[in-house]
Amino acid sequence: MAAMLYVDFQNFFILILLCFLSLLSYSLFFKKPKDSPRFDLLPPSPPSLPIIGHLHLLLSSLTHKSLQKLSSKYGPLLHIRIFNIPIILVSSASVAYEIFKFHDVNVSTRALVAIDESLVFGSYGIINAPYGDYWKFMKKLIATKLLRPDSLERSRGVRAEEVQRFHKSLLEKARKNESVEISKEAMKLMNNTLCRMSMGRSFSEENGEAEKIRGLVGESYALTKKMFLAALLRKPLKKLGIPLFKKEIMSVSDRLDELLERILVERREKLEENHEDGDMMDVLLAAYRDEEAEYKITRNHIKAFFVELFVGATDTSVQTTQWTMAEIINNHNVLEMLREEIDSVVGKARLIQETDLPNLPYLQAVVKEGLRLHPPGPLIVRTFQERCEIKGFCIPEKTTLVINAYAVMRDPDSWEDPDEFKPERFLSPREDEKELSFKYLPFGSGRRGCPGGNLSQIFVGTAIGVMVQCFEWKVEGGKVNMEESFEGMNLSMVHPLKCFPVARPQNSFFYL
Ligand code: HEM
Repeated sequence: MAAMLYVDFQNFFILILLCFLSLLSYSLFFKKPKDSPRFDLLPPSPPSLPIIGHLHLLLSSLTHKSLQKLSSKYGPLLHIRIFNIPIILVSSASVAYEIFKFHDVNVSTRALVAIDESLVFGSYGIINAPYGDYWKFMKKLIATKLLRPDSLERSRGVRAEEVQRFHKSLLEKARKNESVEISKEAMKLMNNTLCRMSMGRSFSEENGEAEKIRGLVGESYALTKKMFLAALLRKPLKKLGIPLFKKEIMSVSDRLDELLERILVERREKLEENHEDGDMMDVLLAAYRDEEAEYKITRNHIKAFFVELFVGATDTSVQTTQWTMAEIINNHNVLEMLREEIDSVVGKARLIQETDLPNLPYLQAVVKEGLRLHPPGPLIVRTFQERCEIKGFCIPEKTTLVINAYAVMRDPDSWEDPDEFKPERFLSPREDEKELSFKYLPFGSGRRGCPGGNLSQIFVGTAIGVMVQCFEWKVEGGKVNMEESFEGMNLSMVHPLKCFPVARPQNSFFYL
């Protein structure tokens, strides 16, 4: 009897499980939401797989390239789908122009939160904040307290010290005949600079704190695709009570929370000792305590801001430095011209400084061209808040928009020799700013475009400037392998650039 009951119970369990799975697949894959778009009014859709639609393209290792291939075959304005969720895919400058010129406010929200309470791209941060009061408050703080010309002038000393440290570290490697992994050295430079600029301290290399934060940021990158998928499927899965990847995302978030809580407490103690620096952390803490503040921020808002700064602002500059240096090494004529410009403007008696950059147009063009060919964020993701019409097609409200900036910046209709590294293209007077603004998208565009463009030009320009001014560079095999990897958040190199610096004799003695 007991055995029979057991078998019955087993069958019953299997039946319940089957019912649940059927319900799950029905609501995920087949049931059309009440507000389901009319697919005949959407832009054309290329052939897709049953049930999953175009999911395999988004999960492919080089998503930007798979999507670029798709649009070169089927057109620059497409609709693709993940299960029954539509996504609008844009791959040309002319469609991007129409969107940013006429629908900028409509697409000024990303709405891609995977887990609300996560400090990594959750709902406390600025990246996923809806276009509203909180976003406006934070954007104003960033623009005025971190990035305004007078704030940048005040923090110039910090950047100069970190650039010198970067130069000394490379010099040390050159003297010992050791190779340099460019992304590692650049990461120390960008991380320390940004931390000192925004929170008045850097993470210590000695007690392992710097390694810990780099590890956590790395873990966040590795979760990017999962977070994107979790955010896209959030609505249907929420109904079924399935929090996709929540455990993994919250594990990283909790460890970042612990680290930042320690820093906030440390800062409060310093404030009590009359610390008067006025960096971003002071400003945010003051807003947190201010009952009358324009927007009442919480401790989590402050932590999420710093997490997004580490995750969003450092690796982008690091990858740009690495890719641009790789292009310079592979294009000897560019290296020669760049060095000639730096030697003639800066001379050989001192290290290049960020104040030299406005007088180095070729260096600026080299960095721009590096970003055109290798945008760290090749896909710009937004959401259409309201129904609208683009190029005669009807786009329903709450539809996800993906602009393939990589494809736009290699579009042969917009760029001559689109796959060639030709910095001179940015020196031509024909390339006026207005024309460029919709076909050159490494920083996105519109009101949700990246506010850190100028700062990153300073970071990358001075790092590249130091490397070209002070060293010859040797790579094994003579050429850098330019294979791309897009497993994390940013476009990086499958084989990280590793090369040997040889100090140029006249530039080795700046500090003696
Ligand atoms: C080479 C370096 C960088 C690249 C390529 C880059 C790229 C981007 C891109 C593509 C976006 C999305 C834009 C869009 O949706 O249209 C973005 C957003 C953002 N970036 Fe950057 N970024 C860089 C450096 C920085 C730096 C140094 C900062 C620090 C201040 C920064 C802060 C931000 C912020 C706060 C956002 C969110 C803006 C918003 O949602 O309103 N970025 N960045």
